[in-house]
Amino acid sequence: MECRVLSIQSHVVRGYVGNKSASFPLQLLGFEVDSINSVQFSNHTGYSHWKGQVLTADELHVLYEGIKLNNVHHYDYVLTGYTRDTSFLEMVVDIVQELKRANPNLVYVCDPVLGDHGSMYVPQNLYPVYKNKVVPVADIITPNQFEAELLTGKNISTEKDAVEVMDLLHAMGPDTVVITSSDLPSRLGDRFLVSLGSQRHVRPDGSRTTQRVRLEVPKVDAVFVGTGDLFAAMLLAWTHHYPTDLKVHTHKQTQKKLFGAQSKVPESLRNRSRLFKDLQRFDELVL
Ligand SMILES: Nc1ncnc2c1ncn2[C@@H]1O[C@H](COP(=O)(O)OP(=O)(O)O)[C@@H](O)[C@H]1O
Ligand SMILES: Cc1ncc(COP(=O)(O)O)c(C=O)c1O
Repeated sequence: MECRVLSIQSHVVRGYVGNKSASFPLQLLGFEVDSINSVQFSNHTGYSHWKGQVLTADELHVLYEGIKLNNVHHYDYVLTGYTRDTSFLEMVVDIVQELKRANPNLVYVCDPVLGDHGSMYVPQNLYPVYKNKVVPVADIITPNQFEAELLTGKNISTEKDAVEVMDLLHAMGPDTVVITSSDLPSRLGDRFLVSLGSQRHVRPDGSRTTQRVRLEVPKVDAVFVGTGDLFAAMLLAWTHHYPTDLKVHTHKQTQKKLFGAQSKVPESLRNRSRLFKDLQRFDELVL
């Protein structure tokens, strides 16, 4: 059955971030992807120069109105990433709420892009909008450690802190929280990167349970941009197939799928997908 994703993220002419990073892998996995480009830039903002246009809240609304007038505004997922403007973000929230009214099973996957390694790389005034308006309507969120700390006001120095932070994030709304990268030490040594996940469920008898997982990824000695966007997209894909088991989202199948279509996948996108090849070591966290 068709599964349709509305992906509101950046577009770059050169390179793979935002929609350029997320759409093609999702399409390969069988999803229909309708993309709205929150910005159209020459390249990502880590380059010394970048130029381009930013979509305004009104322009976003116009695009959405067009979809609505044709009565094709039926989505299974909304996926959002990099945004620079508060009124745009508020418009995203309005759209998600309206789409959720139309489809109460719609899942909103939100990467709350605020910054990394102790500093913000989007305007400061986005922070209260994410905290008070966006995260409360999200079902799945994928902050990095810095973003998780900022949203909850709590520092993460130990795995126990991270679990408390994920619980605080659950209390704000989302049932699934993945801290995509952290500075926490890995038991496998300093060449591994630790990610942590937490998923709340309601059992058939009404009682609640929370599954926690630790993911240890071999570090590649390089800086990648766009991998957070790919991570969020692939989490969407695998939580779709295994909605109640965060452990099986190994991305191994994604890798097989991407390499199965190897000749069709551009080298630079394949390099990024290689990062996910080793996302296979999951532990269930018991703290
Ligand atoms: N240097 C790296 N080595 C290995 N994996 C990486 C590396 N950088 C990113 N990744 C992968 O990409 C995912 C998302 O990266 P992260 O930096 O947390 O995203 P964001 O850009 O949203 O902060 C990580 O969970 C990891 O799987
Ligand atoms: C235009 C644009 N989109 C998206 C991103 C997010 O990239 P990542 O997935 O690495 O968080 C960036 C980061 O610099 C960017 O400049």
